[in-house]
Amino acid sequence: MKPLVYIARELPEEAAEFLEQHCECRYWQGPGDITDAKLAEEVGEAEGLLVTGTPIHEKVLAAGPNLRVVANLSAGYNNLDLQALKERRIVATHTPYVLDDTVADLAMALLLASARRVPELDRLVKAGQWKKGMDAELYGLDVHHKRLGIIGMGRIGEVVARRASLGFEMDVAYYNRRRKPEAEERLGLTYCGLEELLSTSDFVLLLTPLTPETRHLMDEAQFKLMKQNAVFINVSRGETVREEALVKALEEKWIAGAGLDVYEQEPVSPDHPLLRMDHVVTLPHIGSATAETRINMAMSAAKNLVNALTGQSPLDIVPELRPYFL
Ligand SMILES: NC(=O)c1ccc[n+]([C@@H]2O[C@H](COP(=O)([O-])OP(=O)(O)OC[C@H]3O[C@@H](n4cnc5c(N)ncnc54)[C@H](O)[C@@H]3O)[C@@H](O)[C@H]2O)c1
Ligand SMILES: O=C(O)[C@H](O)CO
Repeated sequence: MKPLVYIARELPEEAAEFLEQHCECRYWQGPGDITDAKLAEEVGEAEGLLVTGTPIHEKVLAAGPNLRVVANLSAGYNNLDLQALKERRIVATHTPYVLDDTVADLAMALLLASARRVPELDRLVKAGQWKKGMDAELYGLDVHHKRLGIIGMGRIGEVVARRASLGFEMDVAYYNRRRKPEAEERLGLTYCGLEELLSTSDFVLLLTPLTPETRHLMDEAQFKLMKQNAVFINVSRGETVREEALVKALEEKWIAGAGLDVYEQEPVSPDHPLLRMDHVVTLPHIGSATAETRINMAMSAAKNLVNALTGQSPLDIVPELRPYFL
């Protein structure tokens, strides 16, 4: 008999077909995105769950007595209560590696768009406001040969560093939980403390996971350390930044601009002050959202789910749970 799995989101055809071959699949039918409360009602006898970002905590796990695996279709997994999973001996997986290049491209896109004011000037042209001879107040900032400071030099951080260093000849500094001498050598990176990184970088890119240590890592004190002509880019999770502090830093011109893919509340409220600022580029959490990469992520999550249910070791167990399942 095939194991029963509950799929809490839409999947590309390839991944759905693969799962149907190995599992009996039940799907969330909507409306809208599933909530943790709805998931608790739906899980029933399922042995496996496939989710993106839905909070998975004790109440959801307790509602599914047969659960053996939660496959998270994303690289970040801050939606998972790891302690509750560990206590119930339920393995959890994520989808690293397959999205690194795509997210790194998006980080560079945000950096370039913010520095060269691409969306703002696009709006100006479309509004028929292009005058001959460009006002100096609309000039942007150079990217090439500037200093990029990356906070969180992991898989994606390294791919961004390669683009910035080899492509744009930027001077790349980084701050990380641990130093990476091999990457320093290969990519010409400079390691520095957080304060030094913030006070010397022209662009600051945040790429850590969201954890209790990184929650509000960027607060008033950190924005005050940044250079006045520096730009802040966040591609990690919204809650790594105290948004109120970012708004203040932008309004009071402690920093020159920002490029954001993620927010404390998603979707961000239409009346959020950040959305009224011309010097802020806002994207709707699309770091990995290309057609190709979303298929690869879905296949990765589906394979992890099937492996776990058929007694093979899933490839991408979240690091904190590996010691208990490998
Ligand atoms: N915007 C998007 O669509 C998108 C897409 C993919 C990933 N992400 C986010 O990016 C994060 C990073 O992804 P990754 O695959 O590079 O992860 P990773 O685990 O390879 O890298 C994270 C790095 O951050 C470092 N780090 C962790 N805590 C730290 C701390 N307190 N101080 C300094 N450094 C710390 C780690 O040592 C590691 O090197 C994900 O967890 C996710 O939240 C967002
Ligand atoms: O972590 C990720 O993979 C992205 O943010 C998509 O959720």
